[in-house]
Amino acid sequence: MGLFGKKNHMPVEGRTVLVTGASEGMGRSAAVQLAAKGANVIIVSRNVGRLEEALVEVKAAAKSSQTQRFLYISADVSEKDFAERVVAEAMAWNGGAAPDIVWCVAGMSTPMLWADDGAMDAARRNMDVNYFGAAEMSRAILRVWLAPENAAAIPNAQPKHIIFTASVLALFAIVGYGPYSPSKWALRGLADTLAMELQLYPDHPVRVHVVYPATITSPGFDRENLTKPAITVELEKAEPQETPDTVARRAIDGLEAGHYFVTMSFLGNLMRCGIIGASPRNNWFLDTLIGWFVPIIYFFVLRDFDGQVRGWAKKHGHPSAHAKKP
Ligand SMILES: NC(=O)C1=CN([C@@H]2O[C@H](COP(=O)(O)OP(=O)(O)OC[C@H]3O[C@@H](n4cnc5c(N)ncnc54)[C@H](OP(=O)(O)O)[C@@H]3O)[C@@H](O)[C@H]2O)C=CC1
Ligand SMILES: CCCCCCCCCCCCCCCC(=O)[C@@H](N)CO
Repeated sequence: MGLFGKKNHMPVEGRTVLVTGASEGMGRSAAVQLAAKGANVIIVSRNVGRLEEALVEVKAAAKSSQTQRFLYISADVSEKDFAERVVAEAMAWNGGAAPDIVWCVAGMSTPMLWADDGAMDAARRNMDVNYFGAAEMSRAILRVWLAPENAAAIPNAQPKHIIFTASVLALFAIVGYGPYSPSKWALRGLADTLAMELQLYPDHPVRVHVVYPATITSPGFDRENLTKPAITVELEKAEPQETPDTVARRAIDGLEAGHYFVTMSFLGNLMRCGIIGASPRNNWFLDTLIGWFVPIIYFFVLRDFDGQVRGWAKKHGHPSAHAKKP
């Protein structure tokens, strides 16, 4: 902490960070940026070719190539019990020590209308990757971090961090994301549970966070656009698109600022305060105050959005006539 500087609540220099979904998109940008800040980085995804390419980029960004170490592990986060193996491999490589920070970024999206063919299969797949992928990872690492023998060696030790990646759609849901949004809302439910539960372990400091990006211009975004209903494309224009590098940078800024829910835009912040409920606040006074006013904004936003949806139906007729095929 400098004289006028803000405290960095998530220093990474010399620590080991594991990032899932880090071969492409925001996860890859985050891995690169964390390496540039001096972290040892482990990247996880399925495709070995892309992992190898990403690891070259991550290594090249290292702050000190002499001391920092990098590894990739291929794993499918939708597979039951995948995470125990990933954590074991990471620890074996790391001289028996667990990663200090785990960021679950791996995710996918298959937007479609709920009545479209295949929406239920898509919903199960989205839940397996987005929710269970992160849930299993968090549980595998927490079981190591929270074990009695792994109590912090010194008082006020740097906390560990478990980070989930949701979406602003977990704060405000729109037409066409039925298979996807619930998997991201579920992450919020788990994070709130853990935020309270982790206080059972005062000698094992761990912080939980949820990151809420809006549209990221990533390879995944190109894939999801193959099935995205046209009305969804229209409505989501309300939030500007950002590059993976920008989103990763803003997410890391929020984590360093010590935020629990990390929102990265003006509207994202309003949406967060609008749904804050009993979730921990980043700033108790401001978040609560803003949260009182958001319903007034939603009165107009919902009138506008619902109006656009009804207008669409009027102009284009029954959705089955223009549904995209996955
Ligand atoms: N793009 C967007 O507009 C938004 C995205 N998000 C969320 O942000 C995160 C990053 O998104 P984005 O940058 O678009 O990511 P991409 O879709 O571009 O990349 C996804 C990454 O996750 C990996 N991955 C996908 N499925 C699995 C799996 N089953 N097991 C292991 N790894 C997997 C991919 O590698 P591989 O294929 O090799 O496994 C890749 O590295 C995701 O959680 C996404 O849901 C949130 C808001 C907006
Ligand atoms: C009070 C606040 C006003 C609210 C204004 C509403 C703006 C809504 C815009 C929704 C943007 C959706 C981005 C989708 C990101 C995503 O997660 C997918 N691309 C992944 O599949």
